[in-house]
Amino acid sequence: MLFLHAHLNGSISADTLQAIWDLRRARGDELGVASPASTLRDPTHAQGIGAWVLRLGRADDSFFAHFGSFVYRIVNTPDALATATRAVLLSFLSDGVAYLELRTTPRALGDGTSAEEAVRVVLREIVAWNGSDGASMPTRLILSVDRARHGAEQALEIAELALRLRAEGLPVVGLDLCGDPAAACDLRALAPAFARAREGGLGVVLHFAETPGSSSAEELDELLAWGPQRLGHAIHVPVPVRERILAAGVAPELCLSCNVLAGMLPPVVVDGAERAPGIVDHHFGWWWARGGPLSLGTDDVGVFQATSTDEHVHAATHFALSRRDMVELSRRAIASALGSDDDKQRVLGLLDAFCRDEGWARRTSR
Ligand SMILES: CNc1ncnc2c1ncn2[C@@H]1O[C@H](COP(=O)(O)O)[C@@H](O)[C@H]1O
Repeated sequence: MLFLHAHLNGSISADTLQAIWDLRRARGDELGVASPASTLRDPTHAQGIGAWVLRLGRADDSFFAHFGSFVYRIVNTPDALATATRAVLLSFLSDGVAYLELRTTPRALGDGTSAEEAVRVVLREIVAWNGSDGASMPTRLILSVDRARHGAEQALEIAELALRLRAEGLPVVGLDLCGDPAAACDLRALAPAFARAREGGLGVVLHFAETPGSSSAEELDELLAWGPQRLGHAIHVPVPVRERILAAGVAPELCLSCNVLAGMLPPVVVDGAERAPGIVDHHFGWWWARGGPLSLGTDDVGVFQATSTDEHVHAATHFALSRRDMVELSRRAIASALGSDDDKQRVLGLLDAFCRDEGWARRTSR
């Protein structure tokens, strides 16, 4: 399996948040949030991990607030960020991931650490990882621009930072657009940052059509004009726009559990009656059947608690994918990776070896 859509701070498990909280409290740090163990296991708590109805994009949205009011308060020192990064890498490796593209939003930390230095903390962990345990899960980093928090100038600074870090030989491979799609945002003002990233040779990945409110024809046209390699979620996309995406070879990054748990999918109407959508109703089925590039992601495994293995099992069971199909899914995912040709060849080699072990012909098809 490989993995292309995972937000660092959304991928931290409750246990890791608790361990960091314990350590910081033992040092006397005031975090301003109650213990994760008590908070996140409380089913009435509306924020994040353990809250099963996260109504993203609705009036009672509690999803995006969870990061600012909870995770960022705990993971707010260089040590905490380094510990969280190591734990996230280890959990993806334990889950059987063979290549990871992690993404994170540059953010200054509570102790005065600048956003750039915080990104360097994450990169130090990734570089150390790639040089040791990570040999079996090479990891690359994408920097995120948050549409709710960043304006034109900050977005450009993030693009420049990504280019500078890559020029130093650090494993930065792309620029992402993420954040609350319901927040007021002048998307056009962010376009120069993505143009700069693209001209500089970075990949461009964009959260796309996550909610009906962020899926106007103008917004979809604007974002497609930025020349993305991949589109996160791509939920409320009319079929003609899907066809354009396919024709351009742009890959959707699909997150099954997240979309169902956060109530992001459109309602399903059967015999005139509406019912809540399940995984079987996910648009994964459409993209899978069309044969283009696509990938499965967990989005925020710390919040939604569905691992990469879970997501692949969901795809197999709800869309009747065979073992050979699962190999094809990984081949179609690696086609849209932002890493080097060597990264891609390595994963293709692993898939070929798997096929040989299964006694299948070298290149599988459905
Ligand atoms: C439906 N899923 C999603 N849609 C859009 N943005 C999301 C997201 N899940 C996470 N983020 C973005 O990632 C940040 C946390 O990780 P980092 O601090 O960057 O590592 C969140 O603040 C949010 O802006």
